[in-house]
Amino acid sequence: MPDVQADVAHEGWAESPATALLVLADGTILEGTGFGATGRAVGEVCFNTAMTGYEEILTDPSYAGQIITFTFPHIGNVGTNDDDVETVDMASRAGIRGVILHAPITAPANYRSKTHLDAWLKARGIIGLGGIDTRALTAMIRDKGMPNAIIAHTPDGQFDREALLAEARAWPGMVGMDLVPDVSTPQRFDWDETTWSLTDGYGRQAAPRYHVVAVDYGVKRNILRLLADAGCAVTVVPATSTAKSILALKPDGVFLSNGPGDPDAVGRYAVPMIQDIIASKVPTFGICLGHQMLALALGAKTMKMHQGHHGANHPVKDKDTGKVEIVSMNHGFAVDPASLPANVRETHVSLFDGSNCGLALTDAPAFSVQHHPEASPGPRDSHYLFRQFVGMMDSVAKSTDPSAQKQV
Ligand SMILES: NC(=O)CC[C@H](N)C(=O)O
Repeated sequence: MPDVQADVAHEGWAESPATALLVLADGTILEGTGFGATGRAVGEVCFNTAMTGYEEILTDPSYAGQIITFTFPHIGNVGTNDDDVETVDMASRAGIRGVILHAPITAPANYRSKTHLDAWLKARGIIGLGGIDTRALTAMIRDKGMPNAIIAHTPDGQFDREALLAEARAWPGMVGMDLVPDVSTPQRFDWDETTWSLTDGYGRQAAPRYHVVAVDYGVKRNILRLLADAGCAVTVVPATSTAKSILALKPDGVFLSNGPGDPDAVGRYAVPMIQDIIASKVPTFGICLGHQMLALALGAKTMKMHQGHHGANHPVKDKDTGKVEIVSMNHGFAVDPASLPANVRETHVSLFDGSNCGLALTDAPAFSVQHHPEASPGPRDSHYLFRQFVGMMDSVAKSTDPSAQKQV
């Protein structure tokens, strides 16, 4: 095995003195070379194993409050562009706190690239730390769990290490943390399919057949695209919306989005709304944080995971069909399957650790998944879930008016 420190030196990345640090709450200090924005930020460190899609990952609002260490080496190789941004409004509402790399940013070599990753990170205020033995850091997270830490970057290499450590230790951590206000839309808007241009040929229905209200806990752009592709006109509403205000929009379906932080904390205001939506029998679909909060609304419990699931190649089994899907994952909390009530079926499980990855109600049209069927990045094996949601709306429309040919 090559010597990691020697590799770093060979790549000309390590700087002396260090211009960036990662100070873990346990007192461990990792030194390296700063890139991206300068400054400091506290967060939880997690590793992501995806081999593509760093821009989508860096703009996924669910990463608010987290610092990502990538296990894949060629970060930067396709540069950055506007199409791959996952925040809905293109602004830096994503909330990721920092990024850690082993090798220097790879120069962009892709026709879609507009901006070098380093300049893009600077513009978005995301701090970078390079030259780190990310293999060792990943193994440490796997063994000890996701640590709280502070990432700091100063070009002159002057750090008050004691003060940084104190700040990392003072950060309360993810449990009990509601980061949704940082990333949810402040006001309602209609998702406009014409505001994006995607070059990889997703099919789109000519006219939307159903109206879906998407509750935004930090929704990813590709979820809205795929809802639209499946035939839905989508209205995005703030996370604190009440069931009354949502039902006043006369939705055919309600979507509960992904998002950052602890589902228990967000659930304080989301759970009563979700319970009323379920009681109204409007078809409901949740992804990731939306899945966790649907579970909470049904009386189940969520728990913090040890290292979490962050990658684009996780095997998940559909318990109904026995089929295995390779999926995109990004979560640090999980639903406790033992806590699911009698009217809820577990529909999907992770083949990595057996953790819960999906549920469906037996007495209401509602289901949800822990993984990310919208991928971005990742495989498209689970795209069928968007069609399943539309199928649910078809069934409800037929049962209320069999002759109805709905058009929004
Ligand atoms: N992608 C998500 O929605 C993440 C959900 C939640 N914040 C978790 O970490 O588990």
